[in-house]
Amino acid sequence: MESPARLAVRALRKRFGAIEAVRDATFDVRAGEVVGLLGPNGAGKSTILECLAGLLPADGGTVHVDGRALAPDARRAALFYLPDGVAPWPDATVAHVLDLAADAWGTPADARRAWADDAAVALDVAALRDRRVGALSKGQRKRVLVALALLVPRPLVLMDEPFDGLDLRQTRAAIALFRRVVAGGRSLLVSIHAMRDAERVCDRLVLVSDGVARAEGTPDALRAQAGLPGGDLEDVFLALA
Ligand SMILES: Nc1ncnc2c1ncn2[C@@H]1O[C@H](COP(=O)(O)OP(=O)(O)OP(=O)(O)O)[C@@H](O)[C@H]1O
Repeated sequence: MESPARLAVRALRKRFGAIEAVRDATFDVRAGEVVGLLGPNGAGKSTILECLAGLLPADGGTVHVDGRALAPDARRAALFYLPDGVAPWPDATVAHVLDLAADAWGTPADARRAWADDAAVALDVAALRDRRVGALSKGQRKRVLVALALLVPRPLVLMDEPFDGLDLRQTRAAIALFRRVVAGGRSLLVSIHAMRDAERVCDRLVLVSDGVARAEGTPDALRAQAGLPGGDLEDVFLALA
């Protein structure tokens, strides 16, 4: 029998007053894959992630992790969510914040060493260790927070725009790192607006528009679905979403 998806989202809905931010989000994230939520501004990507993380109460739908229905307040134990645009503990140094996170979330010593040898190097955080979080540039802060998200020992990590603010070289290094992370069996669900980055890092994409997950699949499967084999992913998105 096939094992259950690491994350199974069914008919997720969320409304803010008159705005239906999420009308129907249905998709899976399997063990060992990067799944990208792709969509234009206001499509509902961040709202989906916040509902999944249990930070926002959804109005409907179900969320299963490894086959178990998980209430919002139980999600923290099962996954880690990195929002976009946050600057936690602005007066603390990067080193202090990373140590704090590893202690608070109980990262085992061997996982900490593996993280220091790989994620910390790929995201070049050593050079920032003594800097105050509040004084980092946007891209530096993003690198530190992505590193923090990967330091937390959760098999499922959700990140809102993890490459936003990273330059070309850093984006490439982060993409290669994400591929190594999922090769180790963890799963990543990330929102991304740059199609090129999405195609390079994701195993599968979920195309979101107007609060609806319109299509889900590998880039090539989505091309086939759109009748655009070999086509540009932007055209595929416009055809399907
Ligand atoms: N707290 C809120 N109160 C009211 N409306 C909200 C709130 N948060 C989001 N929305 C609305 O819900 C819709 C979806 O927003 P969301 O931030 O999820 O989109 P997004 O796909 O992440 O967009 P972007 O790519 O611009 O970050 C938008 O119309 C937005 O204005």
